[in-house]
Amino acid sequence: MAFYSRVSGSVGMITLQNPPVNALSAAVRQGIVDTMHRALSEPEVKSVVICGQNGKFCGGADIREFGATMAGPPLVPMVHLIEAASKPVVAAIEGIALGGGLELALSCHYRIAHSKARLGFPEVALGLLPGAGGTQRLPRLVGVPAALDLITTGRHVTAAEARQLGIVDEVTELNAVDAAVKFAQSVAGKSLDARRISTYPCPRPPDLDAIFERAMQQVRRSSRGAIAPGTCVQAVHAAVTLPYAKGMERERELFSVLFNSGQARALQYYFFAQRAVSRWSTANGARWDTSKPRPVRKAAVIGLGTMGRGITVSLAQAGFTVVAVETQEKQLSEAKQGVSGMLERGAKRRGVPLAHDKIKYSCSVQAVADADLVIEAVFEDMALKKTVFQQLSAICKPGALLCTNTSGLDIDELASQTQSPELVVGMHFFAPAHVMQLLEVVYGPRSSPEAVATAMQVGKKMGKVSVAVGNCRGFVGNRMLKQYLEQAFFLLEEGATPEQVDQVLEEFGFAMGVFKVSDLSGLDVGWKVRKADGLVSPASTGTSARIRGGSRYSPLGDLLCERGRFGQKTGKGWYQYDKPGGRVAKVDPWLHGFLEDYRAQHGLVARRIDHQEVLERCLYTLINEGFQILQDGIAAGPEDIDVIYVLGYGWPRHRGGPMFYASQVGLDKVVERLEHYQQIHPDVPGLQPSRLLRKLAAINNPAIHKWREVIQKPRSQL
Ligand SMILES: CCC/C=C/C(=O)SCCNC(=O)CCNC(=O)[C@H](O)C(C)(C)COP(=O)([O-])OP(=O)([O-])OC[C@H]1O[C@@H](n2cnc3c(N)ncnc32)[C@H](O)[C@@H]1OP(=O)([O-])[O-]
Repeated sequence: MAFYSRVSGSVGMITLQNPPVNALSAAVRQGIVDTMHRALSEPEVKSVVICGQNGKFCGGADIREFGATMAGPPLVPMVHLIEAASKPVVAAIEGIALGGGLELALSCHYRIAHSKARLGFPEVALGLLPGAGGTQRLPRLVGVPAALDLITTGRHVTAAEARQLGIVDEVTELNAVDAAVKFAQSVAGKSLDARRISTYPCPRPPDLDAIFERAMQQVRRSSRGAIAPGTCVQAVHAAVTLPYAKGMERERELFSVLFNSGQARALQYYFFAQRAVSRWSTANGARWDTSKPRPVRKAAVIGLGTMGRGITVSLAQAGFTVVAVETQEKQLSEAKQGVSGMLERGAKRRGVPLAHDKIKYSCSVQAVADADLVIEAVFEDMALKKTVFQQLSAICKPGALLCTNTSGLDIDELASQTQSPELVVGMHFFAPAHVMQLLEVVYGPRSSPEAVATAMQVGKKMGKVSVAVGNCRGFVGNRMLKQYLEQAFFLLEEGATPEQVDQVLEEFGFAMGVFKVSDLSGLDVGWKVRKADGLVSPASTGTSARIRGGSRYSPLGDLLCERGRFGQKTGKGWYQYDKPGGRVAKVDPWLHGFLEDYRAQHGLVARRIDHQEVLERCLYTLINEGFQILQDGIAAGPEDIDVIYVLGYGWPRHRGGPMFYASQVGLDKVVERLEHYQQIHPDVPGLQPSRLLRKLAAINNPAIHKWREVIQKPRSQL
């Protein structure tokens, strides 16, 4: 709702109240309309201030209302009422003015912002455009290039940048509401003719066509199939080419297309999913609201390879004191240099002070003795990790949390090397660890709720989106990825090429197809794991080279590694590069010949594989494993899986995540297609639909937020 009060005798004050971000719900919009009428009708009131309760102006339209039938007064007439007011209206912007909140501010005649406020049009991230006049007013106020930038990227600007752009009239370090009241008094009775943005002509720079062409190219490059950014460009174009009223009609048409799109639904689902994962729960009943984290001041990192360095940087930037350990002098000195460079670049980019003094380097594991939390990031080798955990258990102070950055090894096996297995959890970072937002916090059967809560809290302080997951081979992300990779290899055996598979996946919206990603991360990484698992050679002579444990296996990746083709780092992998370390993937005729020879050797006849088969086999097996993970209680809900896939594996956000995507395709269809492929490939267990998937499909595809009711909770492992 919105409260009305009178301050200093002549200023009508409208205060938005809808915690936590004063979103423009039906009640708030009704409150604004009612209180505006009241302020305009009271003769003693000479000017009006609009502000938000609890130091937040407004977070925009109430996203929770988007799925429901529209109630209350619409936003557009509301902003027109404010702009047309005969008394000056001043927005007092504290905290945030985002989306509809900024549109509300732009309909006011003046805007005063607190220096810490952030402003922006983030609608594009929800699959929308600023549909309450934002696309028509902003270019009139700040010009076309700046408006295109803000509206198509959704980036937030600081109060200082907003002042520079001309979005706000004044920035104050003091109380913005008090400043707005004073300002409102000073402009009472003044003409408002020059203050109504909708009456401004839209600036027309001479190179207008080129500006729009460039903007379209830019969004096409960066949006990977998302429709909202391009539609935002079209709406801004209308501001330049049409009079205001016609521009508003065009904005409404374009908004309506986006609002009713599947992409908007997916992005809005994802918005809430990303927030839902912080309310974690584990299979044995621990929960975010009943588990208290331990205080962590000093952290330690063991092993300063690529991952260890990124984790060190991320911890230091988050304000933790860090002990960074690398036992070899030479590697330690290289790591110091590497970390310093990363910190300097980070400080420059983010305009924050350098965090060098937060880090102490050491060659001795003893140096971590007084750390509150240790993250082991040594080579992915169980025997080595076990030794490190035995050492840590002997050295670390009682109560210290011992974490491993393994990407898939058994947390419980590591915990069993220590005297306090309840204090062991996985903290699985994604490379580069100081950049990637995702963190899988992996709890073993013996991890205490307090240990999980502490790792989640540390992740949050590091700016990560932390997702709590159970302990199994590959956890959530890599366990699902295994199925996806396997199908991609099988498709090559059956007649596809890496570039064909990648193109299908990139058209779907992945930034890179599976083979390009594999070349980037290094084919040798998976090869080492497969070797350790005893998969690289057939179990016994006489067993087919393409069978392991009774199931189909493709040795293609192993064969490339045997030839020294590790991907970008060696200049050759699934593609060729102009030099080792080269980035531009080129089709490799050698690889095509190699695939032909391989097929001939194994009696495989290449066939034409269409787009649909590539997509369905790669994605549906990955999704199927997601259902198995839910069934096993490894992830608490589909949101956890979707956030992991969007933030860690490049799943296109406008498709919501794999589980959301499955819900949109229809679970019965996913089952039907998996069964179809399973009949053709009975030796591929990943094509067998999981019990949970079948169960949900059979009860008529319930909405994704209902799935948790069907997922049977596994028994407590404690
Ligand atoms: C014609 C129409 C045209 C206009 C369209 C629009 O305006 S579209 C909208 C354009 N606006 C946007 O896109 C802004 C979206 N919001 C944000 O970017 C951030 O929430 C933030 C920067 C406002 C605060 O960040 P932070 O890290 O401090 O906090 P946090 O992120 O954890 O959120 C706290 C709680 O608030 C909830 N909630 C937040 N916003 C909304 C909302 N608009 N609605 C409803 N709820 C909202 C959020 O779900 C969470 O709830 P939970 O999980 O506790 O139950």
